[in-house]
Amino acid sequence: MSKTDLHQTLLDICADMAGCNDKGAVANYIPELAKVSPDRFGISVCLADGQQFSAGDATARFSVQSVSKVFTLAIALGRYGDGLWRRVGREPSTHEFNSVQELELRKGIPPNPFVNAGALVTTDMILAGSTPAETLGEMLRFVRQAASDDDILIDPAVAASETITGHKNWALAHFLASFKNLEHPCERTLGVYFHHCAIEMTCEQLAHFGRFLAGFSHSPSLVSRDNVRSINALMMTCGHYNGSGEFAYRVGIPAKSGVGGGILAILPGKASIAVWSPGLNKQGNSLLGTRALEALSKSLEWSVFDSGR
Ligand SMILES: NC(=O)CC[C@H](N)C(=O)O
Repeated sequence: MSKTDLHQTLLDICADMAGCNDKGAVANYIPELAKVSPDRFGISVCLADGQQFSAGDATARFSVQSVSKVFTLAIALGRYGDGLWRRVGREPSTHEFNSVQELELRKGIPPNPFVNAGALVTTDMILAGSTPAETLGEMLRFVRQAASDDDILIDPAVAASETITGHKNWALAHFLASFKNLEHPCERTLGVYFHHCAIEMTCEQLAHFGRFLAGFSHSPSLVSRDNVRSINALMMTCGHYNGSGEFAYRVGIPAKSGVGGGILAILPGKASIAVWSPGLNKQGNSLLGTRALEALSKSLEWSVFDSGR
């Protein structure tokens, strides 16, 4: 398939998604996110040769939410290496992404860094020795460098909105503290977590960000090869919470979703893809984003499980 065909494929997918009646439900437990129209859809693909193709609302900013758990994991792995796994597991979860029950069953060790409790632990770890402002500054620097774009900011209204209504996250933080798996006061770790979830990016910026995970030679080298492999493995097995098996079956590409409706998908050596559609399925993953990635993966045989690759 030629590059112009790829662009046409993205345009076709965009048109197909616009025609879907069921666009999923926009997250409403964070009131600021409930304001976004479910009709928005954008997609952008970066290739190994440096070219980028986009369609739809690919330059509109959206709240990355749990896609930011990739940022915290990358920084925490770089700093702690295997020491990270003393406080968080690396197995798929069986409950919803903000389950208190699963944390209790696992005695305060979250199943993986991509469920909320796991990301609270990685956030708590990268907070060690710094102020919340310094930690968020480090995260933004990391994201901007990886995306080669300084125009990436936190939306304070989204962070404030979740601080007030994110009761399950408060419960998770207190649970972690009760199991002595949080080193900072709950409000300090949660403050950083709510703010990094509120980072806003466009599909074009997010696809650009993912280049180092796809191992492109032109991407900024910010993370070791071993850690890239670990992050991609976790994205494949845990990136869509208790919907990760279904996502692997349908799409077959390591990916991380967020309740803002964004998904970052990494096809090692080939493509870094970002898609955004704010309506979610029942596991809290973008309904049309998943459908679009399934269509793209099938038409280009981009699943890592495709025998023809
Ligand atoms: N799945 C998500 O994107 C969850 C992130 C959101 N900030 C929360 O903690 O609930």
